[in-house]
Amino acid sequence: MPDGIGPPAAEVRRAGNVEAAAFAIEGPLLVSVRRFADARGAFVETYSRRDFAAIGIGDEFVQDNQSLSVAIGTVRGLHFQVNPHAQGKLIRVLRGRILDVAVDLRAASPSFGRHVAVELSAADGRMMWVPPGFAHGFATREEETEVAYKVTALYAPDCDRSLAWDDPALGIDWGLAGVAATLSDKDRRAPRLADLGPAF
Ligand SMILES: Cc1cn([C@H]2C[C@H](O)[C@@H](COP(=O)(O)OP(=O)(O)O[C@H]3O[C@@H](C)C(=O)[C@@H](O)[C@H]3O)O2)c(=O)[nH]c1=O
Repeated sequence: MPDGIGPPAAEVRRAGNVEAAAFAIEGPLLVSVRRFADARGAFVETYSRRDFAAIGIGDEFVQDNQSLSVAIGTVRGLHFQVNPHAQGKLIRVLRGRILDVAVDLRAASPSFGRHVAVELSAADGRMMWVPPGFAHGFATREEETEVAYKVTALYAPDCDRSLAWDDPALGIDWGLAGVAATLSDKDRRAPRLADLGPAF
């Protein structure tokens, strides 16, 4: 059950080897894929166009990304690309553990400014679908954490934006438990929501 803000929506969608749970905030999905374990180890289909389309992720992915974060408490985000290069993102953890966060920036949305937050780990194999219109970020909960994600639009530096991860107006509990966040210069300088202007 997704531990996002507000009660999780009851809806669970299933197709083939994929299962997706919706949040109280419309759009993001917490995705699980079937794991076939045997004496050698395990096998998973991490993406199937047919099954993901059936559970509501029909967007075409055009780029795969991967990042390594060395320190615990590395925060990457909150990031988004504005139109015409807005990105949907399908995020999973290859090694380690993260708190994954998506903030609703859709101006017309009843949940504008609210967020969902879910732990994803290599061990549980869960994925987060973050649709276009959301800012996305994560905090690492283990050293040497590797994150892989598929995106629906190519990297477009001119359209790339940051939102302050620690903006009090967002009220995100990153679960850092006293660990100082490790940030990029870009993320340290990111504007707050009130100074962002219309994004979507
Ligand atoms: C995101 C990205 C970065 N880069 C380059 C630019 C820069 O020199 C270097 C590091 O970029 P960043 O500091 O933006 O990397 P990072 O902080 O990991 O950015 C990522 O954060 C997570 C939370 C997301 O949601 C992603 O969409 C992306 O914004 O990599 C690309 O060439 N292509 C890309 O698609």
